Amino acid sequence: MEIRHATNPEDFKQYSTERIRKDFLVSDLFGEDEVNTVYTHYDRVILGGALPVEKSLELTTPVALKVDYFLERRELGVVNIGGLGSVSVDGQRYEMAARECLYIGKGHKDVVFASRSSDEPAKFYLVSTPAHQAYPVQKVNLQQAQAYELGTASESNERTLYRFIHAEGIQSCQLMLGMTVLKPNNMWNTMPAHLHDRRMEAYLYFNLSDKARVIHLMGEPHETRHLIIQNEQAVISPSWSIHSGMGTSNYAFIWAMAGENYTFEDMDAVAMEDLR
Ligand SMILES: O=C(O)C(=O)C[C@H](O)C(=O)CO
Ligand SMILES: [Zn+2]
Repeated sequence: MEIRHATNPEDFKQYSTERIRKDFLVSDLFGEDEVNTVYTHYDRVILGGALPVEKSLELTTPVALKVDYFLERRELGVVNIGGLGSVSVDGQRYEMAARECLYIGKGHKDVVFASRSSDEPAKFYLVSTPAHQAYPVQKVNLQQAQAYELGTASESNERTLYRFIHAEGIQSCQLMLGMTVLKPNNMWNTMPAHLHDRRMEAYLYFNLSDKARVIHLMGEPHETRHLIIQNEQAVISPSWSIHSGMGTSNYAFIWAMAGENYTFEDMDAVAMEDLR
C-alpha cells in the first residue's frame, strides 16, 4: 500500500507540476487481477481499485494498517465502474452491475471481488475511512439514489449528482460517497467552486476516452493550480483546496468525502472574483 502524507497550503504554493502529480494524483489503481490501495493522511482515507479478470480477488490487509483484517477499524464504499461482477462479504454475495454502490461496515472479515466474465470484467473503485461503529452492508443503484439535476446548458455544466452513502441514504460513520454524471456537451463540474474545511474529498474521473482529459483545478481559491487527468485516475483534494474540473469531453466522476461533519451543507461557496 502506498502512503501519501499531508501538505500545508503554504508549502503547496512552491510545488512543481511533478510534485503536485506525485502528491495528489492517483494513477494505476486498476491493474489486472490486482487490488491496489493508497493510504492518504487526509482524514486517513484509503483509495483503491480491484480488477478481477482471471480470478477472484480478496481484500487483503496491508501490513501498514497493523490490524488483523482490513475492516477491523474501517468502513468501505465500493462502486463498480466496469462490467457485471460481485462482492462477497463474509460469504454473502452481492451482485454488482455497472454504477452500483455497496457499503460494507466495520467488522466484516472477508471481502472478495469477482467478475462475471473476463471479457468484460467488473472494475471496483474502493474508498475506505476509519469507523467507530458497525453499520449494515447495503447496496444502492442509480435509480434508488437521491438524484439532483445541477447546472445549465449556457454554463456547460448540466449534470446529475447521485448521493449513495450519506445521512439520508446508506448510513455510515463518516464516509459520504456518490457519483456525478455530466450530460453530453457539458464539460464543467463544481464551478462555482466550494470548500469544506471539515472534510477532505477525492474524485475518481471515469468514462473518458483514451485521448480525453479533465483539467482539474485545485489549491486555495486565491492560489490555484491544475492537474491534467486521464480516464480512471483519482485526485486527492485536501480540505483547504477547491476541487473542480473541465473536460475535453463529458465524463463521470465518483466523489467521496470524509472528516468531521456528516453533511453537505457546511460548504463555503467561493465567489468567482476570489479565484486566482
Ligand atoms: O458536480 C458537482 O458539483 C459535484 O459532484 C460536487 C461534489 O459532490 C462535491 O464536491 C461535494 O462536496
Ligand atoms: Zn466538495
